[in-house]
Amino acid sequence: MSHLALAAREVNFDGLVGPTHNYAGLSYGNVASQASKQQCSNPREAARQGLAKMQALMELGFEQGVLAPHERPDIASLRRLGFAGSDAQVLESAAREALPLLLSASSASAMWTANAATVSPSADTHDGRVHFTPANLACKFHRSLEPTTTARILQAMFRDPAHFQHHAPLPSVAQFGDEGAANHTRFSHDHGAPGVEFFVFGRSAFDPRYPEPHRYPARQTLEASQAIARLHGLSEEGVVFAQQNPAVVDQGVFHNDVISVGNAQVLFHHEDAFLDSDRVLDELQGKLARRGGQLQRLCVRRNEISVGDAVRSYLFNSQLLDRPGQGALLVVPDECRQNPAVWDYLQAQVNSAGPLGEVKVFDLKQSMQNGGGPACLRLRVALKPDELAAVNPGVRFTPTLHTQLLDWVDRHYRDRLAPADLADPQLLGEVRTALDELTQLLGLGSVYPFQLP
Ligand SMILES: NCCC[C@H](NC(=O)CCC(=O)O)C(=O)O
Repeated sequence: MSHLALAAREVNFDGLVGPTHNYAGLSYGNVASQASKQQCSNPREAARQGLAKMQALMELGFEQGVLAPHERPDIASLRRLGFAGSDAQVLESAAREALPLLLSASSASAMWTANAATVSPSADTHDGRVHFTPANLACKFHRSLEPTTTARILQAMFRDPAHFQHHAPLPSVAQFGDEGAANHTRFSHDHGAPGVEFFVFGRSAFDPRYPEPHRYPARQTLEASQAIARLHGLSEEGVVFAQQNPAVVDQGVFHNDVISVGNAQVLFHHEDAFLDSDRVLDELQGKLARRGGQLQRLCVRRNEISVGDAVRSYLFNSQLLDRPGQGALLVVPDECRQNPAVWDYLQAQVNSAGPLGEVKVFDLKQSMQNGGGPACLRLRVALKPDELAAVNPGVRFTPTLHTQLLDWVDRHYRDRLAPADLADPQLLGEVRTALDELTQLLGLGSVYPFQLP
């Protein structure tokens, strides 16, 4: 067997955009979501844009998987809030009496799988298994509806208890607000070797000495990040906690992955990303060095690119993909090409001796208008060969699955959706028919409320 076949790989599991993708303006603190409120969306195009990215990375030789969307509108949640009768009556009364609740129950936000869970590879954990904790997403009602189904889907993808350990989401309260991998980055010199997990939090819920943003909410708490490190059995030497700079949260950086991205031994970040930056990055560098790695920092100065331009272009919400023997590949949204400061910076980087070898641009406008770029759309799972072999083969992206999913999208998705359409009982029927077929395509079994007894 070649060395490559034996090596651990980082697999990107991309969220397949769901059939109700729409612009409801649900995320206060996420400037794109707010700005797109009530625009008409195109769910078919959104799903196709996501599939095009998956296909391109697969063709470049990266291991790629798919995470299924959720059942929306979420009728069960509306029933919990007191809407009753047939499903059609639930939709009709919610639309009439409480439209914001119907909009929340209809979001396709599970597409941003960087928020699905925090994942620790087996080399880092106390029992040598890959650990998963679905994010509770407790900060926003529409996102708090995701963890139960996410947990079921992850268990259907990573079934073998010899390799995979699934934890329950943290208590669903803002004090343990957890947004998953969007605030978690793992560094190591080899995906199969012990690494350092870098947890970035926005505030502390129990210790008033930590500062907080003034304008927008900080979604991730220190206590949530610490709980995950404990649950996953990470060692002190393999963990660094860093606070996000509250000033950038107030400028629209609602997750750390809007201002920094890291992979393998490279950390690409804005100089304003972290509080007490020198100290935490020294700690990261030291811990990585003790694990045989060498941190390479690519720090963008505010006079090169402002925080505002970083948020508008989503430069740091890029995918940083390591390629043995070559510079890293950076996958960026088209908005980066449209921003002169950002594009000039990237051109200079690829023409230098720095860590970025190449930049690839993708049109992800449908997702970007809700504040979700390339990095938001994927959950990374570093897997050793025997662990990869234990993944449900149905969710591994192949040319055949790509063709099947394109056909599936074209048959089931609308190409126009206005918020008012979400009350249409026909849409709910379309979604359920599509998802029932999808669970068969992906070999997931029954994971959705409408499929369960
Ligand atoms: N990681 C990217 C997450 C984007 C997501 N946007 C949303 O939920 C917007 C939905 C809307 O406004 O319709 C969020 O803010 O959590």
